[in-house]
Amino acid sequence: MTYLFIVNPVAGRNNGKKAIAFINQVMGNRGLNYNIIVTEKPGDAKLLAEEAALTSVDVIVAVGGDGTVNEVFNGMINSNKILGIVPAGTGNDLARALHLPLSMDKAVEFIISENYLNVDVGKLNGQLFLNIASIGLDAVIAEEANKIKRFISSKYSYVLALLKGLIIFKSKKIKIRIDEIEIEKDVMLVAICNAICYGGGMKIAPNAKVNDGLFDICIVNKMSKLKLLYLFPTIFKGEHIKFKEVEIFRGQFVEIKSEENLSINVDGEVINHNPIEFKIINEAIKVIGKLSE
Ligand SMILES: Nc1ncnc2c1ncn2[C@@H]1O[C@H](COP(=O)(O)OP(=O)(O)OP(=O)(O)O)[C@@H](O)[C@H]1O
Repeated sequence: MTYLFIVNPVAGRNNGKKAIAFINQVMGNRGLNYNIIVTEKPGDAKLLAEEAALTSVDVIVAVGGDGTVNEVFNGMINSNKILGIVPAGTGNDLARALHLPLSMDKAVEFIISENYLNVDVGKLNGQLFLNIASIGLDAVIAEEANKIKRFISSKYSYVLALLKGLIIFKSKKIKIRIDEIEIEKDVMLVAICNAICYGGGMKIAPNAKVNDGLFDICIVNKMSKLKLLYLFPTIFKGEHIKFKEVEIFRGQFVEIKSEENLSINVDGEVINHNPIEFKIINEAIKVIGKLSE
């Protein structure tokens, strides 16, 4: 097996560069065939993964947070390479969903453990994503979190972003089709989930499975902001699904339309589309990870 580590040195407020010593220690001590490349700017990780996909390397490892994983994944998706993750970011939600060790040294060791999963991939109007796409309050929070986490690391940046998002957000009227069912809703948020969590461990779809060929769709219907504030902390344990305003659906295809502007948070990046179509592609990529602890 040959490995390429693509390191984002600034992920997790410069946590990424600390991974290099762990990689050299674990891989070097075992005499394994590996290489490390450090990114210099946003976009590099995608280009490096694209180039690596054309070589004989077997495993391409994203060392960083969810943004880095997203770039590496998009660069290599059309190849038969294996994706590895060493979580060095702020949220590390994919690493959590794949039950990877969150400490970097253990995560590097896990890379060579040969635990592989065939993982589904989501498609949003042609754009591919591995974790979660969401509209509504989430998109506002993601935008705010991207600003705040330049100054504050850890999940508290998302909590602060939520508080600000709550103040400025209004519910959205949408039409949503899930496979054959079409419904009209007034929503706080809709999350289209391949994996279970986002925002640094918020289990928005606690029963989602990354290889079942289905999205878990979490709809939080309109509620008072006070109640939403009460619901919010329960998401960390996935207990929000007990609230009557929260509905979970499963499906392979989702379409969302609205007369209002629709910002979408796709694995931390905020984009605009309306209408939005989501499709799941079953077991489209091989990823190092486990289905449970
Ligand atoms: N060398 C670099 N200098 C500056 N920015 C970079 C560099 N390499 C990558 N980036 C950008 O850094 C951004 C943040 O990276 P990433 O998302 O991996 O970490 P994070 O934001 O700390 O973690 P998370 O997404 O898990 O919360 C990404 O948008 C990526 O494009």
